[in-house]
Amino acid sequence: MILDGKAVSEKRLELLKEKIEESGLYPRLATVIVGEDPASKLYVRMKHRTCERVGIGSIGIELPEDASTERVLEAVTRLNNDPDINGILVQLPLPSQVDTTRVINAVAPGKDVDGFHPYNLGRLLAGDPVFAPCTPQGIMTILEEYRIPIQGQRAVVVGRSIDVGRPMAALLLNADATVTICHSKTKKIEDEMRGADILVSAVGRLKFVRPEMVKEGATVIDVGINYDEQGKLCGDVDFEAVRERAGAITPVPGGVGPMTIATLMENTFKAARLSACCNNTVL
Ligand SMILES: Nc1nc(=O)c2c([nH]1)NC[C@@H]1CN(c3ccc(C(=O)N[C@@H](CCC(=O)O)C(=O)O)cc3)C=[N+]21
Repeated sequence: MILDGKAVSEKRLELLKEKIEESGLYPRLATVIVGEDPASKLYVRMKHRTCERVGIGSIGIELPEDASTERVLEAVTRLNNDPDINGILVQLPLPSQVDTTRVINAVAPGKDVDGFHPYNLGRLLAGDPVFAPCTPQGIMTILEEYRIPIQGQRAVVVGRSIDVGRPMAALLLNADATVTICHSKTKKIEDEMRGADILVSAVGRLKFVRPEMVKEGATVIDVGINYDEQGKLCGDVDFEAVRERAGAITPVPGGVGPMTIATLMENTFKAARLSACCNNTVL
């Protein structure tokens, strides 16, 4: 079975659009992009377009490639203090001269719709999340939509980044999976992967997941963003070979990517509701 992230994201966005209408709120998202990376610009454009579709206002702050950490912090602080902005997304990666950790830590936790601030990562690890990172939260949504069992299942996450691997493991643990995190130093990684009922690959290597690493009937989630020799967008999974063994599998494109953006919209609506109802006192 192919897990159709595009279709699930469309369904969730329609639902969200109705909820926003009913709420009478007008949530607003601000994006911050530093430099001219074409992929980053494409993603940010997709986010703005989706905002418009569901009734979320959005503004884009664009800073030059050579912007200093202080300059980025200044932009974030201005957005933190702007009562008309509910959500702030600083597009990653930032250029190397910018201190990414300082920038992430500067975003007000109540506006941190990416869920990368240590406060929100801490809440997630404590099993009481407010904003969970969009990509892993979107993966949880697609697993739920297709009624993939999680409780008591063996989940293996390959990759330990702040935006995907670590929060993915925390979300699966919160849903009562038995979770293993693998990474570049893991011994016998293939044996670990073969034990997975749910295998999440966030590695960034073309054809990293081969059929012999996948248990028959497993659910395979492909978070990779890679380009093949012809410049075609591909995930981490050798899709055609692995789909035969897998019970369920996400394609690239049309899998995890659209779910990331749908979840960003849901997080932004949540941020607007939190600021409207209780002045962020839950934080
Ligand atoms: N602060 C921050 N938050 C992010 O959420 C964030 C980020 N920085 N930096 C980059 C990554 C990447 N990312 C994607 C979102 C959607 C698709 C997506 O919708 N992809 C389409 C294909 C798009 C295409 O044609 O390239 C798909 O998979 O079907 C992909 C990647 C969000 N990211």
